[in-house]
Order: sequence, then structure tokens, then C-alpha cells
Amino acid sequence: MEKKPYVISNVGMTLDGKLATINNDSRISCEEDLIRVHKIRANVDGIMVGIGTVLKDDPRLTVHKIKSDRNPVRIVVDSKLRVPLNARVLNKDAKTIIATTEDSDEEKEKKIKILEDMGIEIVRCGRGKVDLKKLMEILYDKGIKSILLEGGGTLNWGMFKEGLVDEVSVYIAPKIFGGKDAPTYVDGEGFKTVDECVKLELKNFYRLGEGIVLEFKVKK
Ligand SMILES: NC(=O)C1=CN([C@@H]2O[C@H](COP(=O)(O)OP(=O)(O)OC[C@H]3O[C@@H](n4cnc5c(N)ncnc54)[C@H](O)[C@@H]3O)[C@@H](O)[C@H]2O)C=CC1
Ligand SMILES: Nc1nc(O)c(N)c(N[C@@H]2O[C@H](COP(=O)(O)O)[C@@H](O)[C@H]2O)n1
Repeated sequence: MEKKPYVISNVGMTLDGKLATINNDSRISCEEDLIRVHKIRANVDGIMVGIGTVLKDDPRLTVHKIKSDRNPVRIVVDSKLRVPLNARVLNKDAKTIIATTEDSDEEKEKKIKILEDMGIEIVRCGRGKVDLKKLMEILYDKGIKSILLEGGGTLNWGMFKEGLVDEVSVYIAPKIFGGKDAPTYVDGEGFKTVDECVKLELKNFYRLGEGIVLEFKVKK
């Protein structure tokens, strides 16, 4: 696939690979790591999350831990258009694109109109769930050449499965959350065999605050 943004997947996870506790407490990264993430945010064209993350964390998705004169475009992948109208990701601090499906009903069309009146751009691709490959092409054509993918586990799975991630950086905190239903770095259905899995090449690792950062390139 030629026309796609360069995608960096980043999370803060526990040693057991969790993104949050079973009660959705996702405070994993130390302050030093959040500053590292905001340095990446300041250098990409877009920050992308799934609607699950918006509903659970109500993130701002701006550069607010370091000084920066620009905010990337915020991209929310939201098949059923569940985004609350008072979500912080819809505020005026940065441009926001909501990616949803081409499926249509009266209620959805009404909500699209409200969101567009609020200045939110709506991109429609796919049926049932957002077609992530098509979305990448559309975003590239809009000038978004690099994206920081910030989860959660369901969207991460979709992006890895489609081969759309180029680089991985993870912060591993010295914590163990446990819980088979706690969100992990990559959820979804999972690959059935080792042959199918995503293969990575370790590029760098270092101590940061109380934890460790690992950086990989995705083998294509
Ligand atoms: N520690 C960390 O670094 C982070 C933690 N989190 C945590 O992750 C959890 C949220 O994760 P999830 O519930 O998995 O939600 P998610 O943020 O991955 O969003 C999933 C949603 O994405 C949408 N979607 C549309 N098309 C899709 C496609 N083709 N493939 C995949 N998804 C598609 C669907 O509407 C789906 O419900 C929260 O507990 C949050 O706190 C989230 C981000 C980072
Ligand atoms: N890197 C990282 N470490 C953690 O411990 C986290 N919980 C997250 N969460 C991601 O950051 C978003 C919050 O962004 P704002 O500070 O509100 O701008 C959250 O929605 C997750 O995508 N990340």
C-alpha cells in the first residue's frame, strides 16, 4: 500500500501487557513517559484513538505536557458514532476528524449534522466497521502523512491485522494489573498461528523514570 501515513503505535502498559485495570484505571505511564509521548505528539500530523478510549478516558489528545505551537489533527475511529457531544476531543483546541462507516439511519445522519455544525470533519468508509485501509488513504490525501496511534486494544488489533503500523514504542511500567478482561495492548480476535503474527525488529531500549521504553520497527 503506497498511499498511507507512517503510523507509530504507542502505549503505556504494565509488565503483564495491560492498558488499564478491570475498572478502567489507565494511569500507567510516569510523568517522564508522558513527556516522551507529548514530544512524539508534537511531531506528527495526526493522533488516532478508538471510540472505546474516548468513552473511557475522555482524552484531550493535544500537546499539553510540553510547550508546542501546534496540535496534530485528532482522529477518532467510531463506527456507530457513539462520541458524546461534550467529549473533550470535540473541543476547539485542535481540529478533529471522526471516521465512521457508510451505514446510515436517521439518528446517525442527525448526529453527523450536529457534529459538522460544531466544526468536526466526518469521514465515512466501510460498512459494519470502519475500513482502516481506506481511512489511511483518505487521511494521506488530506495531508496527514504521520500518525501516532494511541489505542486502545481493539483499534490496535485492527491496525496491526491490516498491516498498517510501521513503528512501535511501548513504555513498560513496573506494575502488574492481572485480570483476563482487563484491556491489553492488542486485543481483537488475535492471530491463529505464529506464522501470521506481526514480527518486530528491536531498534532501541532505555530506562525512563521507573520503567523502560522499547522501540521497534514492524517487519514488512
Ligand atoms: N495505557 C494506554 O496507553 C492506553 C490505554 N487505553 C485503554 O484502552 C481501553 C479502551 O480500549 P478499547 O475498549 O479496546 O477501545 P478502542 O479505543 O480500541 O476503540 C474500539 C472501537 O474502535 C472502533 N473501530 C471502528 N472500526 C474499527 C476497526 N476496523 N478495527 C478496530 N476497531 C474499530 C469500534 O467502534 C470499536 O468499538 C480503555 O480502558 C483505555 O483506558 C487506551 C489507549 C492507551
Ligand atoms: N502513553 C500513555 N500512557 C498511559 O498510562 C495512558 N493511560 C495513555 N493513554 C492515552 O493517552 C490519552 C490521554 O490523552 P490526554 O492526556 O487526555 O491528551 C488516552 O486517551 C490514551 O489514548 N497513554
